[in-house]
Amino acid sequence: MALPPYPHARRTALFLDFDGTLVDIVARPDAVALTEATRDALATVARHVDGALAIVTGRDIATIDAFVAPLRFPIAGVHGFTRRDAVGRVQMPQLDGDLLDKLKDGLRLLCSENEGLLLEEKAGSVALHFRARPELEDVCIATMERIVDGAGGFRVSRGKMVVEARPKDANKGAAVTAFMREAPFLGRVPLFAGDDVTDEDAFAAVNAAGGISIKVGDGLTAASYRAPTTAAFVAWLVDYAQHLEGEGS
Ligand SMILES: O=P(O)(O)OC[C@H]1O[C@H](O[C@H]2O[C@H](CO)[C@@H](O)[C@H](O)[C@H]2O)[C@H](O)[C@@H](O)[C@@H]1O
Repeated sequence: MALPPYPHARRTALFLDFDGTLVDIVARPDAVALTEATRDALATVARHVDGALAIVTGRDIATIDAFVAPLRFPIAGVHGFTRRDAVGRVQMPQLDGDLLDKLKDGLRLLCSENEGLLLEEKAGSVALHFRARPELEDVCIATMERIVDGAGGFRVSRGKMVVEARPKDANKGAAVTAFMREAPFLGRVPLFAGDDVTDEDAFAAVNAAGGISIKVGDGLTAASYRAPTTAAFVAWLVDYAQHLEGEGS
């Protein structure tokens, strides 16, 4: 289960997770940095696949825009809750904002009592990061579950040293499927690469569509291929971009 052979650019649609896939996991969400080599590779691959390259992430769309600037891609944000298509139309379902505010209030209290916990407020979701206080993992999860319990429309989801309250119906698989119904993705073979548990929904959708699924890093997965590390995946992407430039496709 190594990395796949380079896919044919004119027949492939690429869907790429961000944290842990295009950038290394670091201490704080605001401390990640896309390397110039990765940025260049994304631009080159996107050009060769005629724009059929989207970022599918747990982050807000605006946050990803800032990290990849001056590039701009179709993006599914907040695990598929928000989506900006290839022509720039943004979709974001209605949500009970008061309920989300109540969830945030409960979590702010926990953060004020425990230095090092970090609250990340996103469109339609809130993430509680405990990377700086790993011993508080159980407390964070229990608090999130208690707060979300009975908050119709939300569910608790886990990530890397983070627990999140996010809209129940949003998932990355549904986001990939939605992109695949639209130009320039329509009619192509989907490829998804991701490193985290929320990426498994996308792997399932891509596998069902006969596509290429790539797990980045360790862990049980439904993906068909694996990159052992973020660096290995990024190196594959950079090599793929060079290959496309070389063949002039
Ligand atoms: O779907 P992704 O693009 O992989 O986003 C998943 C979450 O990534 C971010 O948190 C993770 O990365 C941080 C920076 O490396 C790290 O400090 C944190 O511990 C990780 O959980 C992001 O902050 C979340 O909003 C995303 O949901």
